[in-house]
Amino acid sequence: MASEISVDVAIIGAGGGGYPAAFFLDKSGFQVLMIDPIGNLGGNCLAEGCVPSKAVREASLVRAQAKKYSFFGLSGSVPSVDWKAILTYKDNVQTTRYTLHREEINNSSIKFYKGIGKIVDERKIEMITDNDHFYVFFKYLIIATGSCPKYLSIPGSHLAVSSHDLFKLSASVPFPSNPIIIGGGYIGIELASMLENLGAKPVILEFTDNLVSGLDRELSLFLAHRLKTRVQIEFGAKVECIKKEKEKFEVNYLKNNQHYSIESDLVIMAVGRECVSPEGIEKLGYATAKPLPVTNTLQLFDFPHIYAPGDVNGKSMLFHSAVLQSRVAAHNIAAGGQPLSRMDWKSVPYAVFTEPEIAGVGLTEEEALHLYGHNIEVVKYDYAVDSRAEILGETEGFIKLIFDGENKRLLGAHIAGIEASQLIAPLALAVRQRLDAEALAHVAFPHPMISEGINKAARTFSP
Ligand SMILES: Cc1cc2nc3c(=O)[nH]c(=O)nc-3n(C[C@H](O)[C@H](O)[C@H](O)COP(=O)(O)OP(=O)(O)OC[C@H]3O[C@@H](n4cnc5c(N)ncnc54)[C@H](O)[C@@H]3O)c2cc1C
Ligand SMILES: NC(=O)c1ccc[n+]([C@@H]2O[C@H](COP(=O)([O-])OP(=O)(O)OC[C@H]3O[C@@H](n4cnc5c(N)ncnc54)[C@H](O)[C@@H]3O)[C@@H](O)[C@H]2O)c1
Repeated sequence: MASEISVDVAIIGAGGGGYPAAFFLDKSGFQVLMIDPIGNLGGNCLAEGCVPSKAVREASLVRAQAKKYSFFGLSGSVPSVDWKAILTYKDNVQTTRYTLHREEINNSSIKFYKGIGKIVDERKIEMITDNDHFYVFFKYLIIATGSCPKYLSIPGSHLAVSSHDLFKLSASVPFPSNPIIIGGGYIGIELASMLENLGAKPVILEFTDNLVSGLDRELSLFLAHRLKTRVQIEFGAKVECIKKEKEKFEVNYLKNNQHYSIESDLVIMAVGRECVSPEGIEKLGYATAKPLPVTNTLQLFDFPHIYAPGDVNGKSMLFHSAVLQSRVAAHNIAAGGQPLSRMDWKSVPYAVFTEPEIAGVGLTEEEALHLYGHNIEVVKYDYAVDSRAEILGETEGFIKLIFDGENKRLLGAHIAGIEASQLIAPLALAVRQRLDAEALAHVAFPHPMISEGINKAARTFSP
């Protein structure tokens, strides 16, 4: 008969949604048990997501710099690409991070298992490891099982690869010279940008007329305008099927009521991610592969002792968001299930790592107009007047700040252009802390860096 144990907190999934809560609660004196089939921390982000994709991107950025040699008064040739070596460098980054995470687990009192967790009922899970299975009773459960790539249900869908195939450890997908990327969201455009920098000629087939849904309209237009100079983008493209003949792929799509067919050496599926719930979730009345419905305290509506932070709730599929959600859940568990901490979803920033980058936080201009009428103030700082942008030869871009017209509190910030992903951090803090223009004006950000533009934009109201 399978053994049984009892813990204070059981955690299914050790990604960004799972492990921050595990460490917080462990340090707070709770008995914590965590299980994940990867057998280490980091989830999708480290296995096939943020970290490996940004490692490959970094290699692509170094190569792209060579295109600007003459601008800086340098000469030399553009480096040739050794794709296998780039993948080895990526693997090394992942392996080093796994080693560090292993030490963190070993230095804690968390009972960590490699395996999968299944829901038995609202007070019990089953744990299945390579050579054992047992039952765990818990006071609190955290379900942080994340998400996985979505595939279109069209003929030949299985012929496409996903970001997981490209970025997992020891990935062996050959370098594509003319990849077709289905989907112009985060993954599609980041991939297109990095592969183009490495010498490929990607084509993006996007169903809607926008790249990355939900952006401030100006950012969306900027992104499309800049990417189109390097990547072929087909908007309004409805992919109908994928075929393979010998080593060539053919993708058929419909656009403006006309059928098109294009060939490529690789098809990449990037049409979104699907929530992953543990087996047995239906016993709690939830459907599989659907977002788990949570409150702002990360509790399941029907089971307040069960928390579901991270991609699994589908609200904000970003690593730093998963980490914050995990901490919110942990704080509430530590408070005996009281709603001590809540997610402020709007103050979670996003960054898209294309060239150039875009990033944003808070309300878009369209949302602010909708909520505040015309009682908003929009201030823009243009990269064309910035010294660092000039030094870098990257003068196309802007920082856009949206303030409440009454009290000049920052409602939203949207950045298009180089270094946007770094610049958004202080603005996320400002949105979260409800800071006003005065606060952003009366702090000195370093010179000559683009962050000065934040000071300058805010000084419009505080000369
Ligand atoms: C290509 C790519 C690039 C990305 N880049 C970025 C980026 O630059 N910045 C950013 O913020 N976000 C990025 N993301 C998104 C980010 O990876 C996710 O938002 C984040 O990993 C979510 O964390 P999570 O813990 O909720 O889920 P996951 O990371 O998916 O972790 C869930 C864990 O649960 C485990 N699990 C699943 N089922 C079970 C079970 N039954 N029992 C036990 N364990 C289970 C899984 O093995 C996994 O380890 C990227 C994603 C992709 C795919
Ligand atoms: N920089 C980052 O933070 C980062 C990077 C990568 C991924 N992520 C996360 O991972 C998630 C998944 O990324 P993603 O790019 O797969 O999803 P996504 O939701 O960002 O984009 C999917 C795109 O595919 C399009 N699409 C859907 N069906 C289509 C069809 N039939 N034909 C053509 N296009 C179609 C959608 O219109 C959308 O633009 C993101 O939403 C994001 O949360 C974040």
